[in-house]
Order: sequence, then C-alpha cells, then structure tokens
Amino acid sequence: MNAEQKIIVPLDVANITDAIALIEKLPQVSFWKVGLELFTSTGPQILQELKSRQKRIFLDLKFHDIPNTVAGACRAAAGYGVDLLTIHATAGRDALKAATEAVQTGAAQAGVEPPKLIAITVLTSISCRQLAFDLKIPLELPEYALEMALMAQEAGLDGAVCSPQEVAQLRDSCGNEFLLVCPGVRPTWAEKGDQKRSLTPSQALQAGANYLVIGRPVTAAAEPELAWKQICEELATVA
Ligand SMILES: O=c1ccn([C@@H]2O[C@H](COP(=O)(O)O)[C@@H](O)[C@H]2O)c(=O)[nH]1
Repeated sequence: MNAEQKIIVPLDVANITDAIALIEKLPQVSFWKVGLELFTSTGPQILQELKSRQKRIFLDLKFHDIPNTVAGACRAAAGYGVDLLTIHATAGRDALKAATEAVQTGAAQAGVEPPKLIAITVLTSISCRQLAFDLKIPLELPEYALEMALMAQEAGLDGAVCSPQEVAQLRDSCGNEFLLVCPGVRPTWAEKGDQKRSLTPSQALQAGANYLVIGRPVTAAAEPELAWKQICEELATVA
C-alpha cells in the first residue's frame, strides 16, 4: 500500500450534494470517512455513491450503547459492506463482544465482507486535563488509552482509533496485526482547531499508524488538491 492509500479523508459536510462535490474535487482520494453529520443527513445513499466510484469506506458512527443495541446497529451497518466501523471502547467489554459477533452475522446475512471493527479509545479532542478534571478518569491519558485498546483487543476487535501521540505505545503493546487509525493529524502548516493531541502526518506514520484521518487541513484548505499533494509528498519521505 502506498502512502496515499493510508490517508482517509472525512466527508464532514451537511448533505449529499456537498459530499459529491468534495469527492469529485479530490479524485485521488481512495478512502473516505462517513461520519455522524453526513450519515444522519443522507442515510445509506452516500455509501452507494462511494461504492459506485469504487471508494473504500470508513463508517464512523461511533456506537455507544448497551450490548443489545450496539449489536443491532453493528449488524445493520455491517450489511452495507463498508471497510471500517467504529464503536466506543467505553461502551464496555460486553458491548464490544456483542458488536464483534454482530458484524460477522450482519455481513454474512448480507453476503458481504465484514468490516474491520475498531474501538475509539479517547477522542482526540480531549486533553489530559479534560480527562482528569471533566471526565474524572484517575489514569494518565496514554495509560487509559492503552487500557481501552487492550480491552477492545481482548473482546476480539480488529483495532483501535487513537491519537498519534499514543500510537507508538499502542503498537508496542497490541502488536502489528492490530489496526491503529489516527485522527488528530496536523501538518505543521495547518490549524489544530479542536484537536488536542496532534502530530504531523509523517510523525504519525513513523510512530506506527496504519491509517491517518486527515480532514480540515485538506477539505477546508483554499486549494484542497494542493493540500492533499503536500501531505502526500511529506508521507512519501517516510513510507
Ligand atoms: O478521536 C477521534 C475520533 C474520530 N475523529 C474524527 O476524525 C475526523 C478528523 O477531522 P479533522 O478535520 O482532521 O479534525 C473527524 O471526522 C472526527 O469526527 C476524531 O477527530 N477524533
């Protein structure tokens, strides 16, 4: 896989028209992420649009509910034939196990390949201070992220979502087969926005990420194609 194929670009737009415009503006992007805003607005129609263009799909719905409910949602989502699907690790061990089984059932019923199910460890918009003082978690953030990843791995998930700042530690502990997907990636020239635990694309890849989720540095750039090219050039130096 070349460096370009390791970048996932989020379609964080309000409607199908804006989504298609963005997909057509960036024909080089092979892996798109559909998140809460767009899926809530369009439903599965956007997945069909991406499939008709032979794109890979990360369906980032971040399920977080009781085991029976996340299992139902995972069965339905797996039936769409997407490549990656998310659940919050903090849904708990039983929910993670139920979700793992449900993606297999849902995909088999629909006759498609099951998605890789990956767990959100700690949102990249959360700082160490917020974890301690707002969420009252009495562990250091990297340690907590690792505990969440290990629980997900024990429950049978395929990987985790973590910030680039924790990816090296998770890679060491979870091994090379465990998928690690990093949002919160920022080239030196980009605004951080609400991302609190960033590294650059090359640093994130060198630290052990399988995939980088890079949104606004590309999609909100004055020239998205140029921003994409700059990121690919940076990654080519490490890949
Ligand atoms: O911990 C997480 C989990 C998911 N995300 C998602 O990734 C993208 C990041 O977009 P940027 O514009 O590059 O900030 C976005 O869709 C989030 O929902 C995350 O940022 N952190």
